[in-house]
Amino acid sequence: MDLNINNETARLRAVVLGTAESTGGIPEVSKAYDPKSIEHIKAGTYPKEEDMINEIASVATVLEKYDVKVYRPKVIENYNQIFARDIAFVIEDKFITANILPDREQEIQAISHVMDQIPSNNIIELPENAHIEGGDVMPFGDYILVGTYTGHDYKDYITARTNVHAVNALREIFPRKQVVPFNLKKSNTEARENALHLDCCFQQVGKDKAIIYKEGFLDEKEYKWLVNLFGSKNIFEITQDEMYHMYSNVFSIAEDVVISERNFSRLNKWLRKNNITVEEVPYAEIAKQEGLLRCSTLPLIRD
Ligand SMILES: NC(=O)NCCC[C@H](N)C(=O)O
Repeated sequence: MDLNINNETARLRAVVLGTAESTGGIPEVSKAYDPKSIEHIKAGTYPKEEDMINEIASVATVLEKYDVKVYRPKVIENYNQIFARDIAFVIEDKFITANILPDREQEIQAISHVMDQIPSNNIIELPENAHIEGGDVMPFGDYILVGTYTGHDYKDYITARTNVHAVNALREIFPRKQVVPFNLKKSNTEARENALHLDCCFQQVGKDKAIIYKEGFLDEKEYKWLVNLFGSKNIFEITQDEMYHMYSNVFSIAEDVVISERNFSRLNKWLRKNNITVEEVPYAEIAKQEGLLRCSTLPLIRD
């Protein structure tokens, strides 16, 4: 397989789509690893497996409509495998396996059939101390944008998934790219105060546009750098509630086609106004686990 990923929006040809088969039911609060899941476990509103399976199936249908080759993880019994994005990521022709949260480390085994198709010299393992998840990594032309958390209390945050060692490791692997880190706001207990990954508060869409949540960034200068990169007229600013519902976590099939949640009315209107076709899907149940469409997809090939 000839991997090729340089941004978020070039025409998609092949992708891994997560699965909600056998997620293992409602976890104990102590076993959950994000505040939004905890909120729903406590409220008795944690999503049902059947509903999540149907939501993911609607994404598969859209991808097939656009002739995208869709790979699925093999099902590991009683294990959450919805968020394929985080377990590995592709930059150029390199497939980099993530040093993910230990609670999620079995997920990668389930895509060995995909990895078998990649030349082994293009599969890269990072040093053990380089924590990283694909939701924090966004190639954008000559840049690699990376969500991170550099506070001295990093180890206290189960919601901090990408560290400075990973930022440095990416700089070594891609010496010609500019690796730009963004310090993200973290909370283990309040989903509205938590930018779990960079894709939970920012994403490129279309040719030259981006969705962004200012308060997700700990350093205003870093937020402003991103706004300047795209130009303020090209930025769609989202509110705290919209961030919580995961507006920045839509998924592009092409510069002019985006898969979005059917209730994201303000965003979907803006996308359409900018000549982007919006493929609406139901994804509000999966959103309860603090991930959405970008999180459940791992792109392998774009044009
Ligand atoms: N890229 C993403 O933001 N992925 C979402 C992962 C959600 C999952 N509940 C987690 O905490 O790992």
